[in-house]
Amino acid sequence: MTQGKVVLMACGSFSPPTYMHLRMFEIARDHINSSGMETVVGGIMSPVHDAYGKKDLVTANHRIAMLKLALKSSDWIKVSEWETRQSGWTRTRLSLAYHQDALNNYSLYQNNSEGCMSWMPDDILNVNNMNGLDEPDNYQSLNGNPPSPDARGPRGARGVAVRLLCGADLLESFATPGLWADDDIEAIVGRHGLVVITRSGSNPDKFIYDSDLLYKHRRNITLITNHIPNEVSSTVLRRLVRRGHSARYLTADPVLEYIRVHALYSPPPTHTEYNLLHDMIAKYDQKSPQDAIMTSPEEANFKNILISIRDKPHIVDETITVKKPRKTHYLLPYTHTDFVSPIDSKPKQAFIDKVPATYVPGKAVKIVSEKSHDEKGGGPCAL
Ligand SMILES: Nc1ncnc2c1ncn2[C@@H]1O[C@H](COP(=O)(O)OP(=O)(O)OP(=O)(O)O)[C@@H](O)[C@H]1O
Ligand SMILES: NC(=O)c1ccc[n+]([C@@H]2O[C@H](COP(=O)(O)O)[C@@H](O)[C@H]2O)c1
Repeated sequence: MTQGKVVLMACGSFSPPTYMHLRMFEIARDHINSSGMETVVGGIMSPVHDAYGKKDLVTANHRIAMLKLALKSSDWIKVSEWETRQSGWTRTRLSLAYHQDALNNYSLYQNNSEGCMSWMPDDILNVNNMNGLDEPDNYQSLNGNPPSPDARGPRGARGVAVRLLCGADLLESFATPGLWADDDIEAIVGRHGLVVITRSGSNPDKFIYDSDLLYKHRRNITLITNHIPNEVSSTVLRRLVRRGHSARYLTADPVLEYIRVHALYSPPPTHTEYNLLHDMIAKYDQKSPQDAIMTSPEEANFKNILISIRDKPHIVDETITVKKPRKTHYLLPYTHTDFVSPIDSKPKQAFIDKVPATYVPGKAVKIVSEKSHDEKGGGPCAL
């Protein structure tokens, strides 16, 4: 009897991918291959659709790009973009079924414009390799146990079974009310099979024992103890990035570089003075012919940070309070007050050194220093 062939498929957010996501595949392949019953011929990472809406889920384009960078070092794990290309979120059962079907009927899917088939394992692409594969009836199940009858179905003419590879936390999420339909669990475990990697704090063995459904299909569940536990997760990685700490050696360097270049997982921009000025200058630095430069008569009080102010007519009649710190370049809010008052259409730019979060660039302003506000002098001064 020849060995059954297995393709491992991991569904997840991968926002971002970590080394542990990749380790899962290596651990599972070693375990399955060394059982002598089956051979792993491919790995698929299937990132979830944006519509899944999980917190910190960056867009699929980013996640796919990061997965591809992470997988550059792998010669057998590939990314499937199929889920991300659907019109909405796809249940895992359907994703498994799609990939299984595409494997079974590669020649049909190959010409189908719907499919991006770059996830197809090389073994399958190399048709000659497939000639000697088992027919379904020759197949032995996971763990060396006889297969349950329903496990044979999707193995198909090519004798390849797609198994869901996951961490124990995903298995345990089967018990989350409303998250997984029983029918889906039945199909995933009964027809495809599960390969579960332990995670600290989880007890998948007991979880399976406690569930009638999972217990019934226990022969289709391969539980693998990860003897080198690694609790890196996307959450941990995002946290490090958010705090500006190093996340090196938790994922591939090119992934971190991608995160940096695209400013992913950063905290939402706070209205620090720097950010505000930066944004405003970027937005308003194109001069218009009507622009006039204004500055305070008391320049010593102002740090000459240029803000171009225009095109927001709705605040023309407002007076905007600008807070200014004493004795520091770092502009601590609410330590000192100056006034920026809108005037008519002429001046469009001003030099001031502090803009609070509430500030909105106006059509025109004048700057009144503290002194001038006290009517000791000052006033707008068009250059
Ligand atoms: N450290 C880990 N050990 C075992 N399995 C893991 C580990 N990290 C992730 N996985 C598994 O990887 C798969 C993909 O999950 P997912 O993308 O949600 O990863 P995650 O790192 O847990 O994400 P997040 O931290 O955002 O919840 C899941 O099956 C999950 O159980
Ligand atoms: N009913 C379902 O098919 C179902 C429910 C919850 C999560 N999932 C999948 O599990 C994967 C992991 O999700 P998390 O990132 O939330 O752990 C995702 O690919 C998601 O699509 C599937």
